[in-house]
Amino acid sequence: MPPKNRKVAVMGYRSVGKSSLCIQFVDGQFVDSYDPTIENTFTKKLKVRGQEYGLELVDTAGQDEYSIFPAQYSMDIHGYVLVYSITSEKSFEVAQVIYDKILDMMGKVTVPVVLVGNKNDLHMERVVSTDQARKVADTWKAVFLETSAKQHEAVSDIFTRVILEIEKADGNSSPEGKCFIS
Ligand SMILES: Nc1nc2c(ncn2[C@@H]2O[C@H](COP(=O)(O)OP(=O)(O)OP(=O)(O)O)[C@@H](O)[C@H]2O)c(=O)[nH]1
Repeated sequence: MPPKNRKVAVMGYRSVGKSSLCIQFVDGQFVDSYDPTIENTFTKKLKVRGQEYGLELVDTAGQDEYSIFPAQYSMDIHGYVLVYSITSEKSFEVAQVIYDKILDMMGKVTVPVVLVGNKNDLHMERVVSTDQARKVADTWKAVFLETSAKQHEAVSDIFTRVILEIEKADGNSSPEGKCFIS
């Protein structure tokens, strides 16, 4: 079975940890310093349910609610990882604004999305509850995960799940992920 190439955009408000999640996933490291991203591409091979994938991750510049959605992120992208920080209500709102823009740009009712609440290690600073975010993800029929790029918590799950969502959108699995045909 030849590898399948899939391209995923990682989007969200500034400083929520988009680059940190990509770097932790691809290189297995956490960088404490903050260097705003313009755009970066990472590639990684991974195996999901017996199928090899060549994953291309586009780590995008931080957006806010007024940003114009960059047209290049609506073409040629198979799935999206929308990241907010559990310590920032604003970043949670921006993730929802970006989601609406994606649907608008793609002209679709659903797209493969994983909603990620990052910085899960900062318990004392939490302002976005797990329930609140899960409800939003449920209305999108999207996967929801809380992660910590710092503590390497649930980071690889993001990318496995986005691949499974892409396969699901292509009609290659049941909603529960059973009877997967690759
Ligand atoms: N405590 C904690 N800090 C994190 C975590 N992930 C990222 N950070 C820190 O948050 C800051 C921003 O991280 P980045 O990965 O650069 O964020 P970004 O979303 O790529 O930022 P932009 O490029 O501006 O969009 C850095 O100082 C990181 O070290 C995390 O899981 N926990």
